[in-house]
Amino acid sequence: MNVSEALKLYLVMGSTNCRVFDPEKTLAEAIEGGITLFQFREKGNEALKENDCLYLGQNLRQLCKKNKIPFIVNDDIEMALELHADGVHIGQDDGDPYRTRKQIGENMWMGVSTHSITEAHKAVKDGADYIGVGPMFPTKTKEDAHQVVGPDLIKTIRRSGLDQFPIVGIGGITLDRANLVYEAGANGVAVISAISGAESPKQAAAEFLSIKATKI
Ligand SMILES: Cc1ncc(COP(=O)(O)OP(=O)(O)O)c(N)n1
Ligand SMILES: Cc1ncsc1CCOP(=O)(O)O
Ligand SMILES: [Mg+2]
Repeated sequence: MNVSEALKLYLVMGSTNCRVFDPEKTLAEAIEGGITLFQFREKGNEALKENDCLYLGQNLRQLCKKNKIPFIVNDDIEMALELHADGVHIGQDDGDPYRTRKQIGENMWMGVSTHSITEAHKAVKDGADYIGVGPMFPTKTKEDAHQVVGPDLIKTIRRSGLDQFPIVGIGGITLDRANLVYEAGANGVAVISAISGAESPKQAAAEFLSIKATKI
């Protein structure tokens, strides 16, 4: 699977986001529903620490491996290496992409968060394999989220020369709004609460996929 294909339905999640089931069951259900990429993002006041965090990461990594879903670690490059992750995701304040690339080598994917055309082009120049663009819509999941940029930023980034580069939209994406992100030109949607907080993560994931299939 190449990066663009993997971005189609990107579940981002940690223990603090799982409202109905535990993280292992939430991920297992979402995989059954058809997610194409997973990011382990253990954040928030109640986030697991040290060995507990690593233990959960190991379980989720194994689930992904068993089901051939690429596994990305958010922020923590050492943990990504320890878990033999397929990639890392870093934000604008998470360190230098060049240094990250040196640490992870050429075989792991590097995703970079961006909020403007300038950041998008810099991320590409710095060796990102994909960029996350957001927040697409208001979100309660990330307290320190950047101001909303909206799907229009994806359109503008596409028109600015990055017409083929792998892009995923993130932030406040629900079943009702996902279409706006696909239509703006994203390869996919990155979702936290709409899947990990759903009564049925499996059904939620399947519904996101059917939107992509029928409306683009
Ligand atoms: C796919 C994707 N896009 C953006 C983000 C946000 O990264 P960042 O701005 O570093 O914020 P945190 O997630 O670390 O709180 C992401 N994680 N994934
Ligand atoms: C991690 C992140 N980065 C930008 S918005 C966001 C939170 C997305 O969560 P949700 O899909 O629940 O709005
Ligand atoms: Mg980060």
